[in-house]
Amino acid sequence: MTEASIIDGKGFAAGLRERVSRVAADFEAKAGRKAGLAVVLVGEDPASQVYVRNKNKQTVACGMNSFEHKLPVETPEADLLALVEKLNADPAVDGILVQLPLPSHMNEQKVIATINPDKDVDGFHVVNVGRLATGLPGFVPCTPLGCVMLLKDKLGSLSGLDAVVIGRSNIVGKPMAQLLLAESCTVTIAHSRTRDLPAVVRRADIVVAAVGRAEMVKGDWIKPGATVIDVGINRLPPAEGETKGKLVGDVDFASASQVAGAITPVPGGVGPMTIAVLLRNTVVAAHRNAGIGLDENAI
Ligand SMILES: Nc1nc2c(c(=O)[nH]1)N[C@@H](CN(C=O)c1ccc(C(=O)N[C@@H](CCC(=O)O)C(=O)O)cc1)CN2
Repeated sequence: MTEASIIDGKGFAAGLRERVSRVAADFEAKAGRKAGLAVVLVGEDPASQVYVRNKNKQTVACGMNSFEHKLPVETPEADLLALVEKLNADPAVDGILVQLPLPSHMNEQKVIATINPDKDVDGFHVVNVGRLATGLPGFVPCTPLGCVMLLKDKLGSLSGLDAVVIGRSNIVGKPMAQLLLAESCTVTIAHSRTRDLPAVVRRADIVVAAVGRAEMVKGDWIKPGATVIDVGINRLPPAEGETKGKLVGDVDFASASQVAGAITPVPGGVGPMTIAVLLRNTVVAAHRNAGIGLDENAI
């Protein structure tokens, strides 16, 4: 059995950031201002702090303005909504992102619904969900869009391929299925109630695992030669003598990579695409908001 080729998300994301930097410089020359991204973090979740720090650093590195807003965990929901309204009205802000998860006293749907859909670079607002479902231009959630970019880079056309998405979250599973459908795949969404999940996955030319369960998808679930996209980021308990556990995906990489044709690793696969696509969506938002034309598919 030949080993799967490794899909280098980290490398692809670096290339995407370079293209975004060029487009951001061109935007600045035409608009007389930099594109701007506002990121709001509520609380001190350690992983969220790292993601927000990286978003800030990469936004600035691409030649755009980053406006970071850090609120204490006990912030009333009304204060967060007021901040979002202020960012909606700020012409220097092209994109708004509220880092998830929010503290439990806040209603995520209500917060997302307050973001102006044309600044919703996360693509989570119901207007953008509807635009994606009906094929209208809008914003598409960053992680699934990153997965499709990797798939098209690897496979070219996805038309007619059988795709199984494991997981039905609003952030990954559902938009992922919509994007694959738009690429003319035959799409199955599998989830915790799916009967005989291994048999369903075995039919797929493309497997997207986004369940949040460490190493759940085994090699004998994979059709030989299939392309496997692992969205999971799970930290295993630390091994003896170590302080930090190993990071693994939702796919058992050791066994799946013996069967698949191509596979994303964790880390270094899908994860880095999330922020790179966010930067892409921000520079797209800036052009749309300023009424400056852009070939969005060329980024
Ligand atoms: N408002 C949002 N909140 C969250 C999103 C989102 O897209 N919008 N996604 C995730 C977290 N996330 C970005 O916010 C994110 C996750 C993972 C990575 C990444 O680069 N992962 C690396 C490993 C990182 C590590 O060592 O821990 C990888 O897989 O190689 C970037 C961004 C939830 N919240």
